[in-house]
Formats: sequence, structure tokens, C-alpha cells
Amino acid sequence: MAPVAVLVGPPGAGKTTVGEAVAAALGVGFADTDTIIEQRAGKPIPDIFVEDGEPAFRALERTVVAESLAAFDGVLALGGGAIMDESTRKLLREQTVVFLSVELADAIKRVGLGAGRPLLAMNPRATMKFLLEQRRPLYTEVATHTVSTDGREPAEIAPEVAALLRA
Ligand SMILES: Nc1ncnc2c1ncn2[C@@H]1O[C@H](COP(=O)(O)OP(=O)(O)O)[C@@H](O)[C@H]1O
Ligand SMILES: O=C(O)C1=C[C@@H](OP(=O)(O)O)[C@@H](O)[C@H](O)C1
Ligand SMILES: [Mg+2]
Repeated sequence: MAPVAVLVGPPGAGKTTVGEAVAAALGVGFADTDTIIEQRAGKPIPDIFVEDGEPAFRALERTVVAESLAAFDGVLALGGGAIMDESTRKLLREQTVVFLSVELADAIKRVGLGAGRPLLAMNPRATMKFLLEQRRPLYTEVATHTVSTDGREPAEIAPEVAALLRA
């Protein structure tokens, strides 16, 4: 079993929002690894970062992503940093992976002051700029499809993603 598609991209790309709409359009299930992580940990992501530290979050994320890739057959959204892990990138080589791209201006507009995203809690703009530059090659490496989201609404992006998955 494998997901119909895996959505990757930076925070604010719309993985969660667009992913839900794509799954609905295709009539398949939707899952977000961040939600599964929160269920497993029994607390929200910011609390995991503060109480257990980022390495503990990344370890749980690696496990949840691997399990979901093996067992889930709908549309799967990953957290923005999941692709930092080399073993995760390796697993993604066998998957249909849609990179939702977003540039700094729109990403910042969408995540605001970073509420609920602990990495962006301080200096959201500088941090986002760094994350985008550091991760862009990794998103590109794992992507089988790339869809730009800048200046576009989810209502326009989701049908485009659904269409390319049907093709
Ligand atoms: N294309 C878009 N245009 C405008 N706002 C968007 C778009 N995609 C997502 N959003 C909004 O941006 C915020 C972050 O979206 P989300 O789906 O959580 O992104 P991700 O999961 O990639 O971090 C949400 O408030 C969402 O409603
Ligand atoms: O970019 C990251 O490292 C993270 C992105 C978040 O997911 P979204 O990309 O859905 O915001 C979430 O997994 C966590 O806060 C870490
Ligand atoms: Mg998300």
C-alpha cells in the first residue's frame, strides 16, 4: 500500500489545506503526519518541542512518516521539515510526491507570527528565509511534481493537483 500522493513543502505552502481539498476531490482519505504525531505524543507540537526538544520531535516524525508511507493509501501531508531526514528522503523515492512551492512573501503572510509552529516562534521572517534556502534543494530532490502556490488560492491549486494525480 502507498499513498495516492505525498505533499511536501515549507510551512505555509498549504500542505494541510490543499491536501484536504485534493483528497476530497479524488474521493480518498486524508492524513497529516503532524496530526498523527500529536495524537501519539498526546500533546500539541509546540509542547513536544518545548518539553521533549526538537530531536525527539524529529525521531517521532521519522517513525510516523515511515509507518504512514507503508500503511496509508490516501493523500498524505508531511510537516515542512520531514524531508530534512535522509532516511525519509530515501523512502520518498518510491512515492508520488507533490512539492507545493511558496516564496518568502506569501509564506510569511500565511503563517503570520508563527503561532503553532515552534521553529518560527522567534524572528519568523529571518527563520523562514533560512528554512526556504536550506530546504529548497531537498524538496526538489524528492518531488515528482512541483506546483507553485504563490498568489494563488487553495481553490485553484487543489483541482490542479488532483488533475495531475489523475493523469
Ligand atoms: N494558496 C493559499 N493562499 C492563501 N492562504 C493559504 C493558501 N494555502 C494555505 N493558506 C493558509 O495558510 C495557512 C497555512 O496553511 P497550511 O495548509 O497549514 O500550510 P502547511 O501545512 O503547508 O504549513 C492557513 O491559514 C491556510 O488557510
Ligand atoms: O518546518 C518544520 O520544520 C515544521 C513544520 C510544521 O508543519 P507545517 O509545514 O505543516 O507547518 C511542523 O511539522 C513543525 O512545526 C515543524
Ligand atoms: Mg501542515
